[in-house]
Amino acid sequence: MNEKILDNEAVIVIKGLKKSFDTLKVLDGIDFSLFKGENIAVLGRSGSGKSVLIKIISGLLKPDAGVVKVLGQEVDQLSLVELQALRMKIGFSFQNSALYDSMSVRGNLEFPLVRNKRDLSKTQVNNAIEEVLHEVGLSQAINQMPSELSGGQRKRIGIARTLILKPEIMLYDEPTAGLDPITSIEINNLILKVQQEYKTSSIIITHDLTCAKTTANKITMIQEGKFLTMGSFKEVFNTQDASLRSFYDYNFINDK
Ligand SMILES: Nc1ncnc2c1ncn2[C@@H]1O[C@H](COP(=O)(O)OP(=O)(O)OP(=O)(O)O)[C@@H](O)[C@H]1O
Repeated sequence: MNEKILDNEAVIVIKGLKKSFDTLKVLDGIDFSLFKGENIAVLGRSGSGKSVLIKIISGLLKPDAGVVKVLGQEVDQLSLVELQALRMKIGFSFQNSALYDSMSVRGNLEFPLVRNKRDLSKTQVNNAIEEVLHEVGLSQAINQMPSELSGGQRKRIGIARTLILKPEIMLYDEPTAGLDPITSIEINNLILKVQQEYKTSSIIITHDLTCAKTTANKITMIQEGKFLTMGSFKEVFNTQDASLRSFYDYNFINDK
């Protein structure tokens, strides 16, 4: 397959991406494509530039050099209005779930929908809320406040809040951080369900190799501003590279 055909199928294309802050080189030549329906897990030590990458993809930071195309549009060439329209197609799952603590679950789900899709009737809004709550397995939580939910439940509601806008791309920032193993497995399964049922393409930032192994079609690692490798879990960890080995060993996975 030639590169042009691949580019046509890609929802994110990044070429020669560089970003520094003063003398600190954070991204130093990142090249990759995220293809439709694919999940990529991005590993990397703290401070390696994972969040900067996500912020550049979503237009919150401007690259110093390189091309960043999302759904066919060059992000740093877009007007604010065009950028806002593009962001509607991207779902962000934040580490802290970013729920509004003063609003019930219903209010948290209603808010993005009513703000972004003003022509919906009350019935359509209610149906959309009920549908996403069903998808994330929390129909019964509709009238609860975020403070009454567990960390895993908050994470699910955070994901439901992005799904309600039917995103094409999902960006997950450490989706299992701070969760117990069983709840982490549930969140991993939800990420897979979202990929399959909503046909999303995702970037998953994680330190959790079980999460990467379960949810991602490909895995990469940022090191010294570059992607060290890109491949399936088996391909990536069949290595003697010390950084990758230390991630692997820390996570105590023995069934490579
Ligand atoms: N707006 C900014 N101004 C200056 N420096 C920044 C800015 N944003 C990020 N950095 C620096 O860029 C580097 C990469 O930060 P980034 O947040 O992307 O790391 P990360 O890989 O997401 O880390 P973690 O795993 O701890 O979340 C850090 O050294 C950080 O201090």
